Amino acid sequence: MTTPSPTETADLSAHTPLMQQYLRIKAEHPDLLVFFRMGDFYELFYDDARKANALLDITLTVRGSSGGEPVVMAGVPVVSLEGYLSRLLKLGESVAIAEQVGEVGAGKGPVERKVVRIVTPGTVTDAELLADKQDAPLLALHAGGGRFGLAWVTVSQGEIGLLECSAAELPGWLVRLGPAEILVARDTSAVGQPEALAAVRSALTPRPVWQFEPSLGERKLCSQLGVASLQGLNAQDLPRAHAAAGALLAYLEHTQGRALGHLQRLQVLRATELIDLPPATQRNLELTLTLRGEPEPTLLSLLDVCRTGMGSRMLRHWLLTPARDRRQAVGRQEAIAVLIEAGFGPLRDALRQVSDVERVSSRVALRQVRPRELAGLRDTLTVLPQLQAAVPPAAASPLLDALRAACHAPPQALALLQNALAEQPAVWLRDGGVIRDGFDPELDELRAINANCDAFLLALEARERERTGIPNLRVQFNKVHGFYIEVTQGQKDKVPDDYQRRQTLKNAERFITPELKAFEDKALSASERALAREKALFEQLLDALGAEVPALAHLARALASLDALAALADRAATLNWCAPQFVAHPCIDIVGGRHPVVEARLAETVGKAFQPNDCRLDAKRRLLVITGPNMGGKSTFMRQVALIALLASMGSFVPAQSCRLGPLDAIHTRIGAADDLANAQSTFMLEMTEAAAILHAATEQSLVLMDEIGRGTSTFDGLALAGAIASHLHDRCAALTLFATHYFELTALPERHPSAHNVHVSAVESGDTIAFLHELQAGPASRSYGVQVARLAGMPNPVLRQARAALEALEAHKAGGEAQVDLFAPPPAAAEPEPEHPAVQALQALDVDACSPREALEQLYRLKGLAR
Ligand SMILES: Nc1ncnc2c1ncn2[C@@H]1O[C@H](COP(=O)(O)OP(=O)(O)OP(=O)(O)O)[C@@H](O)[C@H]1O
Repeated sequence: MTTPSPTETADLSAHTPLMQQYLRIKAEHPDLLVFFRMGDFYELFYDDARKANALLDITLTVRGSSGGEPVVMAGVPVVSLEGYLSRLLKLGESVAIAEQVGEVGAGKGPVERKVVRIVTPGTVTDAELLADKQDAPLLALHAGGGRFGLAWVTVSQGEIGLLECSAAELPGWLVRLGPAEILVARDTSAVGQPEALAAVRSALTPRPVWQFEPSLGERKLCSQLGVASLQGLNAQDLPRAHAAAGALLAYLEHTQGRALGHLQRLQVLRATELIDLPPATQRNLELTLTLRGEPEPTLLSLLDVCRTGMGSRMLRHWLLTPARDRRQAVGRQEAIAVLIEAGFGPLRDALRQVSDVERVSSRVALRQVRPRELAGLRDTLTVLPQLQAAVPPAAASPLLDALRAACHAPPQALALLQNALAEQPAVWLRDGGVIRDGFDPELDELRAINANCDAFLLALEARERERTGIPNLRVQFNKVHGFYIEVTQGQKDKVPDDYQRRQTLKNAERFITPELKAFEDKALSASERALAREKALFEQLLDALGAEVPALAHLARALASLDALAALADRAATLNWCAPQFVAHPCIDIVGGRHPVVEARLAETVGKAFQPNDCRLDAKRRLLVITGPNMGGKSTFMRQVALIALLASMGSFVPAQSCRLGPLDAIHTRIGAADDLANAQSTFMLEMTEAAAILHAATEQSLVLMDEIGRGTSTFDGLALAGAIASHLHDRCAALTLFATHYFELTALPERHPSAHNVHVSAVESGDTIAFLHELQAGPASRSYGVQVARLAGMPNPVLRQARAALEALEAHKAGGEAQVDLFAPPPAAAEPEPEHPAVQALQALDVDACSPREALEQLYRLKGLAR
């Protein structure tokens, strides 16, 4: 049994002074792990120590006692702090770091300690603790009147986002924004959406209910953004989002210990302005994660050849927030076309030299920036003219023109950095050598003392030898006695009066002179004073740079956009993509479309070409019933259509020969899923829930993918439901629908639904095997080839024979025959003994003992060839 933590007991007087200090700090941060600095370690105590022991696998020790209880503690070395922090943040934990702020031994009792930094998953800004290519925003969520207000910020970015959405839209937004940490009112029942929150696996941080207050939030937002009203920002009518923003800003002040001046931009997202990408769509299309949850191969991993982290983050943002209005996409498309035509190589080369201006400038604002990062910023600003020259001038792309114009260094910032910062500053300020020589006379003088020490001493030695006439007089230094003049015993009568004895040795006498003493004082304190001076100058530099943060943030956005555009241009040119065309009526008309990720995988793994396919959907051809064998390419085809539509909508070129796309309000997908055990839903229940949501939401401007709906229940139930769902999509929603199915009965749909059409993926049968052509053809498939596919999968022969017999009986039964079908009849005897597979025959004939290693290897290759 564990003893109760003393933090739970109010009376501190029984504790040692050090533990009293700790317990007071811990009481102020009950929900955080408190890292308590003690010399070279951060110590954790009691429950925090136990938790750290479990999470970080660090040793738990018991040292002495306080308040009559043993003190349980665990520590991490100061030098390894970042590593431990990063692990804790990934686990969703937050940490308060209490440093020693007083002078050691200054007074009675323990040295003063204070929490100087709170690190939480959503507010972390350290370069080492952040994923390069992904933002981890902090999000606050507020529920009211059946709707939700969201406010979020990426502290390292400087922009506050606001949004209001319905309960149904909330899960999609949470997945899209991918917050690292979500603030909710301590009374979580007000949130009322635990499932949506569980799905994103972010750290949940309860905050006081009163901080979620719309008018308080609005006031806080106005003062943060320096405006009198939110009207001008088109953000006045979002009370729930204001409430969330209030809590968000209060939390930032609490964790950062200061108001964040660099958060000066507001981004209002409106669900109705963006193409809806529900979580199922984001998952099924493998946009940023594979179905297994890995970052590659996905659409984003294929697209993201950006040179900078800023570019990667921008690209992800474009992919997940495509606008319904096409102007943005057209602008990007024009820019990509110009970059391809004029050559994007020089721009991409220039971008190699660009550092993460976005994060560095935020860290300037937060005063957390390190000298080395500032040097990176300076070097980036210096190469901007080269980068500008690498952006092709083009009247054909106003976007590119604007970005080029934005890529100039804020002159003040560049001058400050060039003048003040050393060429290659140390990583840490505490190491010194950060400020450039010649920037500050006082610092130069202090440094000169250090540097000129040797010369001064040599000169002094020469002078004193001459003055005293002692030829072997030496000026020396040791740590205990400092500087001294050493004279051998035989010469000591010659020393002048101003020599004061410091030390007597057997053979020599050591002296000090007023001149040497003055020099000693100056030299010894010079290093310390130089460091202090550097710190002060660095602070001044940060003060001055603070004013440049908005200009730097503006520059960062331009650089990120250029990087993302150059990456898209590279993809389009390398992968042979085309510019899509936007039209006003709902339609998707793709000629020679390909699935970009499957195509890349095929090329990489088996060196096979992808079979391109067309897709034509419009008001008269709204629903395609897709049939064909398993493995025939139905799912690939459906997904490629959705990916092409999405790529076009974000402004990218697309993997097709040509593409015309009408307005799009959402991409819905219902594609097979595993049981959602975590939410206690069966496969079938989940299938129906997702399908129902689609039927409610889809409009004639939506693209809907339905893959094998109804397969999770009995044949008749499934067929009946699939038919009804297809009819509803066709008649009521009038959505552009791709409907893949193994129910042949559904191929009758077009008979009574004029805008429905049959297509199938082709395959050719030869004997008992099947070859997939992956080519989409008009009309229904003739049969399903399930048994052949099972053979390819290596199903035992008796099972295949039994299945084939049952299949033939079933088909005869359906065709009107009376024969009773016995699914479990023993497999009919093989007509003639089944010949063994050639690979098996070869294996049986092989005399392993007679093979040399080399022959064995050759046999292995032969067997592999036979097994193909
Ligand atoms: N157009 C194509 N060109 C080349 N290969 C393709 C093509 N389409 C699909 N494939 C290959 O075939 C495999 C199977 O495709 P897919 O999963 O789309 O089949 P399916 O018809 O949906 O099968 P099932 O009915 O079993 O779900 C893919 O993994 C891919 O390797």
